[in-house]
Amino acid sequence: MSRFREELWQVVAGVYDQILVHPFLTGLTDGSLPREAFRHYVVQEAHFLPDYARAQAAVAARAPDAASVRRFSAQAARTVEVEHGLVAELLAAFGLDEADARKTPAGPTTVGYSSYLVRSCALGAFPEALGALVPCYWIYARVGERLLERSSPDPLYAWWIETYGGADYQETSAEVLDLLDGLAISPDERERLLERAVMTARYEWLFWDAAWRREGWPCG
Ligand SMILES: Cc1ncc(C[n+]2csc(CCO)c2C)c(N)n1
Repeated sequence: MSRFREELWQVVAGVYDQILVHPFLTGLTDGSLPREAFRHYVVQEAHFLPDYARAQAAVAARAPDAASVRRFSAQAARTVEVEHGLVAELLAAFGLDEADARKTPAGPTTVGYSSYLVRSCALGAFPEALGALVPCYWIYARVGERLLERSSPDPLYAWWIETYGGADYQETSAEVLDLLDGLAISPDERERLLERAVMTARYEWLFWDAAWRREGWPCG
């Protein structure tokens, strides 16, 4: 029998294919992505990742066994480190720090995506919460792996690609996939999990697209 991760990939594969051909992603590898689009992305990441850590902590709180509580708590802590490490360094490449990033409000897509994740993880049952989180890890891991084949002539973009294509991040993603494969769930829970996974994949596409469009609030 195939592992659950394969079943999950079947429902997100279509969106993943759309992500790979998005001009933000093709622009990273050929170096044509305008720096302002990347800067927009990094500033939104500075808003997004603290909420992502909250979502992970909420999953840890509703995890069914001690090993999963430990894993998600550790990953929540790790996300905060990524926020203070990778994102801070990317911001610095634009002469910005976290306080500067906070002066730009989180955009509609960032607010929508992070609110959806926190809600799914804080209010949903464990399988549903996992369904919302898994594609965040896995899509980035697969995007990183794929983009690494070509890397980028732009050193900043090449560094970003190496971070997500590199062994450390691949391992983080693999941990969560192992957990997914070990899950004992009912058909109803499975369906809800897969629904969440598709929604997350859509938001992943949208997050890159928002940076590409330099999305902001059209009012106020
Ligand atoms: C919009 C968006 N989606 C996913 C990631 C990938 N990511 C970076 S850290 C982390 C958690 C690991 O503990 C995850 C999933 C991202 N950076 N930005």
